[in-house]
Amino acid sequence: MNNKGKLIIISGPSGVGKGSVNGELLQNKDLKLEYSVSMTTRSPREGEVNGVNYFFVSKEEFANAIVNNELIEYANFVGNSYGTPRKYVEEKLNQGKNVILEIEVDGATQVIRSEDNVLSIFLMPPTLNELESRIKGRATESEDKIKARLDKALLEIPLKHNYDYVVENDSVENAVAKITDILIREKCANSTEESKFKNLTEIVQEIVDDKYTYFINNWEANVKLLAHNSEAKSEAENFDARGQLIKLLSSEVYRKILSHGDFSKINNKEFVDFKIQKLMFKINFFSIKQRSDFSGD
Ligand SMILES: Nc1nc2c(ncn2[C@@H]2O[C@H](COP(=O)(O)OP(=O)(O)O)[C@@H](O)[C@H]2O)c(=O)[nH]1
Ligand SMILES: Nc1ncnc2c1ncn2[C@@H]1O[C@H](COP(=O)(O)OP(=O)(O)O)[C@@H](O)[C@H]1O
Repeated sequence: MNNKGKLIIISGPSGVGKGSVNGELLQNKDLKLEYSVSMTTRSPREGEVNGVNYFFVSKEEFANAIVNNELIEYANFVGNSYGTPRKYVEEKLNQGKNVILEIEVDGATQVIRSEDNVLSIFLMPPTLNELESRIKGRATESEDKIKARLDKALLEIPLKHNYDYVVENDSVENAVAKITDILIREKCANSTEESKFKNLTEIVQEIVDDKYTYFINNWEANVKLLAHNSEAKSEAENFDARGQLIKLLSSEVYRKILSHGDFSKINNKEFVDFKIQKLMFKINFFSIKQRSDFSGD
């Protein structure tokens, strides 16, 4: 069995809290995480150490690394180049470690396209004002650089839908709890703990069986009625509306709480019931296939 580790991409606008959240995640040994130190032409910030936060290099050294195929991916971000050195990442993956790539959206797109064992997470701020106060509060960039980075954030945030998961960093503790659960759910961790997603699915099943049997029967009847050819007819015959509803609702409730809210509510039946009531209005019960904004895993 391939015990190769996963590439865990963590992206998000400058100042959202990538470094803070990753710093906490790396403390949890069950997650088997290693941090990929990037190469950059950006100058070190106060307190940043070469070889720890980044490999700080000249433009020429960076260009050589590209020519020598030393980088898995690279991109330009607000006037500086950033890239992921290949050697260390491949070494750690082969040791079964999961490697965090804290990289921006262009580089992430390259990795998602070129690598097969990738899990991508986009970190979101609660609001743009909060993002601005965090980046200003960090006090590491000049006024003009802060403005350029906030402008860039508006171009990055719409690309969050290209990621497997979107997680709000309202508090580092809540964001870490969410990402830890994702890693457990995606079977990346050594943890004996079960993902809270499993318990959520059981709660959703109880609610569906308690409240939505009539809906399920009508959904199955509609799909059969509207089946217009032999392929659709056979699909309709095999359609398990109850199973599909549980799957869709569990996945949507999980995604919603990752993108906003206190993660500890995920196993609170009253909270889940409230979320499901709103989601039920989105189900297209004339078709098996749902609209793209209703993902389902
Ligand atoms: N493509 C790519 N982006 C990177 C890499 N290393 C860091 N970045 C991203 O470059 C952007 C700027 O990083 P940095 O200057 O440290 O600013 P910060 O986001 O405010 O910490 C961030 O989105 C980082 O995630 C890398 O190796 N490749
Ligand atoms: N959830 C949070 N709430 C408030 N401040 C935060 C939060 N997460 C990070 N910060 C602060 O915001 C600033 C940017 O965090 P940082 O981890 O450097 O972001 P990034 O690596 O995404 O640029 C830092 O001063 C950090 O202490």
